[in-house]
Amino acid sequence: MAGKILSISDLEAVAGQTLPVATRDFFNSGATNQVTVHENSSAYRKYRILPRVLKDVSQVSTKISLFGRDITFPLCVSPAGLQGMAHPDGELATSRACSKAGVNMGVSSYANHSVEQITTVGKQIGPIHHVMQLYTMTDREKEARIVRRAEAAGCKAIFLTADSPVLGVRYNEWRSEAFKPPAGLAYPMIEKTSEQIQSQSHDDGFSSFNSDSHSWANEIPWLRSITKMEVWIKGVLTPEDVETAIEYGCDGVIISNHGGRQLDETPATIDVLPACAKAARGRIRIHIDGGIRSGSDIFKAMALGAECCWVGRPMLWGLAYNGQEGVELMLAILYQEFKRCMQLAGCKSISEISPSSLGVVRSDGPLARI
Ligand SMILES: Cc1cc2nc3c(=O)[nH]c(=O)nc-3n(C[C@H](O)[C@H](O)[C@H](O)COP(=O)(O)O)c2cc1C
Ligand SMILES: O=C(O)C(=O)c1ccccc1
Repeated sequence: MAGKILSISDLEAVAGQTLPVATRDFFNSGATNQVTVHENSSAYRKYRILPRVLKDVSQVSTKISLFGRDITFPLCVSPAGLQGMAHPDGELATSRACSKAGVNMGVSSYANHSVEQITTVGKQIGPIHHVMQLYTMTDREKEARIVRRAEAAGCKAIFLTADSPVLGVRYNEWRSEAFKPPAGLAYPMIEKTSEQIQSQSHDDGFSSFNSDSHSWANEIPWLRSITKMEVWIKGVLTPEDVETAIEYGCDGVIISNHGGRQLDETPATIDVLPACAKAARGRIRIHIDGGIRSGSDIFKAMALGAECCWVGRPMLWGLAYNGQEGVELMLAILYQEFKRCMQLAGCKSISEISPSSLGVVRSDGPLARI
């Protein structure tokens, strides 16, 4: 076993030693030339934190309110499919860990456990809210069943993934033998058996029942007509689409490029966040995911206009390392980094984190203010 696991990159390294190489690569890869997957993280490096000093930070509050309940700090766990590949307990372990840490969780349509089980085990530990991720499927009835089950299980919102009419160009998955999930996993939300999923590559399986003919007009009014849950759009990268989400009456958007796994050479999410937040003008909730790996990344996203951050791969690394405890460790690392970042920056509450807390490094001169 490696030395102490203190940071998210320590956790990534240990997970990389634990997982089979094909699984590790499936989790960690981006699309095509791997530009966006890397830039999602590296783009945070050009921002610098401008601390205000000699402030009493003995009573810092890291809490925000989401779906009517306070969460411990502005971080939740993104919906990611196939968590059973990281650990046999998969999404159940993630749900328990999120509940223990006091944060919310997204449930993927490709979860290896049912939304009923995932929400139940989380709520057994403490209060937690879940949201249900949805793809537009060719079989509308099947899609509606997912929505109804999620609502009955107490989910607060649908996260409609809008960046995936087809899967990205994933050379890493296609290169040797086309990537297939391992045998023996269940897919209770999409109602597929392990054998059915096994019989096709990830790419063919995805395109066989995800619809590439989706549209705002087809999806949003239909979703509204079948559920009272909030409707959020996951995968928005432009102010234009923020505006469209507002026009369609959506409750929130996740500024996301799917962790760089869909269209490569889209911008890092942190780089489009300010324009998207500006376009929103408080009329719709703005959350962000992609490349967030430290407490200072969370701080920067809050300063640039996000209400909350979400992480995908760090949860998978935690699961791979040690199931529920590994995800708890991941959340504890980010929590303590974020809290200390707030204290050292002189911010006593989330509302004190603002654009004036940051500067941008310029190649040819002094730090620029935001
Ligand atoms: C292995 C894996 C599976 C994923 N599965 C889904 C999914 O089923 N639905 C979805 O909307 N996003 C999915 N995502 C994207 C995540 O929700 C999230 O947008 C992304 O992981 C955030 O970037 P990060 O991993 O850099 O934190 C997946 C990501 C990974 C790495
Ligand atoms: O691989 C992905 O990014 C993804 O979204 C997904 C979709 C279906 C099953 C597993 C992962």
